[in-house]
Amino acid sequence: MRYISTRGEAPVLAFSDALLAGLARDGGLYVPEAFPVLAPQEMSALAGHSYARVAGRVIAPFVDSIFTPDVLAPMLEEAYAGFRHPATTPLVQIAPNRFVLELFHGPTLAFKDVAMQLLGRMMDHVLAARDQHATIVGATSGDTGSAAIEAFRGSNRTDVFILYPAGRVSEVQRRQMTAVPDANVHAIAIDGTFDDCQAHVKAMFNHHAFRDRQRLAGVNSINWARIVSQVVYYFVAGVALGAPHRKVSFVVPTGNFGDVLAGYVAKRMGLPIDRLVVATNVNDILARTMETGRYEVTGVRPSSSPSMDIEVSSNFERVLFEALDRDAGALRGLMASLGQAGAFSPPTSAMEALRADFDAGRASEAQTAETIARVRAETGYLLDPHTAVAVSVAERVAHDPHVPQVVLATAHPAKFPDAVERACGERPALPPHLADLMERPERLPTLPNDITAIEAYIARHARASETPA
Ligand SMILES: Cc1ncc(COP(=O)(O)O)c(C=O)c1O
Ligand SMILES: N[C@@H](CCOP(=O)(O)O)C(=O)O
Repeated sequence: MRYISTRGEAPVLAFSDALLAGLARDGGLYVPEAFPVLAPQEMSALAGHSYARVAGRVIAPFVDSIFTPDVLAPMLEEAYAGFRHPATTPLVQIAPNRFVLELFHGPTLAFKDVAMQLLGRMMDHVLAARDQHATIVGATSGDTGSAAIEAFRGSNRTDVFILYPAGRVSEVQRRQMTAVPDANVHAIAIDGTFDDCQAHVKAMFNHHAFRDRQRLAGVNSINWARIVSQVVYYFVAGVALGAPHRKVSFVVPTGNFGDVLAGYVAKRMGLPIDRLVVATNVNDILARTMETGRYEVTGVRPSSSPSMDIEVSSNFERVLFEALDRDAGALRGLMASLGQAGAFSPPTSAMEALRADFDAGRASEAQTAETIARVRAETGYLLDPHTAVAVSVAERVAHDPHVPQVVLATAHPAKFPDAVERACGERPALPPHLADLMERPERLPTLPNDITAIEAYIARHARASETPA
């Protein structure tokens, strides 16, 4: 499989190169040249196999020859061996025909671990084969950062620089990033929003001299390997609920659009998905776009589901590329308008294509809190605020009652104890491996919201530029 840029002006790459590239050199995102399809009998054959086995089957068509089955299979076993649930991503029923897909049993208690535990191993394998070192840069609203730090800490082939918005992540999220002693890890508070952090990461990739000198690599969902790793759990859940013989719908708490994009990819690969529902918090740019046909940035508002406090939703570009029938020129026009005017309006045909696959809805702060309290009282199940946003939308979105609805549970409630306690009066405890998190010493570098200062900090602390090509 080869990878092309959504903006059509960057080199076509093999998987391993796209894995290390991060953003394409034309500012676009890499996508596969075509979507592989799993025939119904192949899908049926996934039933009853371990998560790692299913992952091997789903991911194999996307990788290149460095990831032979002999390399990929043990890598997958190792990646998921540390998850705290034997099913890796179990399904739990919370209402008639409504399930939550628990994606938070990895080391940092959020769905990011599912992809990052694999991505870390894949990158390390490619860097070792090339005898190279990389400088990983990432932006986080709380969960990508901790998952990346956990996946790469102690690695002697990477330095990791994670930008997070100061004061806009939960204390647990912050400590998971800052209370890590490994010298190759740098979590940096930025005086700005997640969108600012993400814009700085993209600016570093678009600054080609800096990018090449530091050998930048990316771990955000701009990296295609993140998306493909997330496709797996859609198949796991779909097959468990009767695919390929029965349709299933997914409701996805959404910010940067990576998770729901993975669902779209699963559908293109043949999984019989009825509806993909984009669930947003008060930062509802995606819900508004689906309603009005205009994508318009209005300013991020802090919420009780901080990981979704995002307006410039990176992966919307990938789905837009598909909705535009892969017209890279048209996409460049829309992205230029976003850069200049903070808004764009996709053509009617593209909006129709999007609405054919996606529904969207939002949950207010009050609806999110009410959902946490009510679901706990009625079923005993404790939702985190991000999952609660999606459950609230799932309950209200028009849907076929005969089709099972799967809500992606993207974080453990203990990552957001204050918000959960405010909603239902109960403070969830951290699991034993994180029980002393609040006592661990933190390192708290802070930088202004300024790309020059950020690049200078990275240049001072990274080792990649010192190693030969
Ligand atoms: C807990 C949680 N839920 C939902 C999301 C939204 O996912 P995505 O950015 O892939 O849309 C995020 C952030 O990515 C998150 O950390
Ligand atoms: N919610 C994310 C934001 C970054 O998203 P990504 O999927 O592009 O890495 C976070 O928790 O950091």
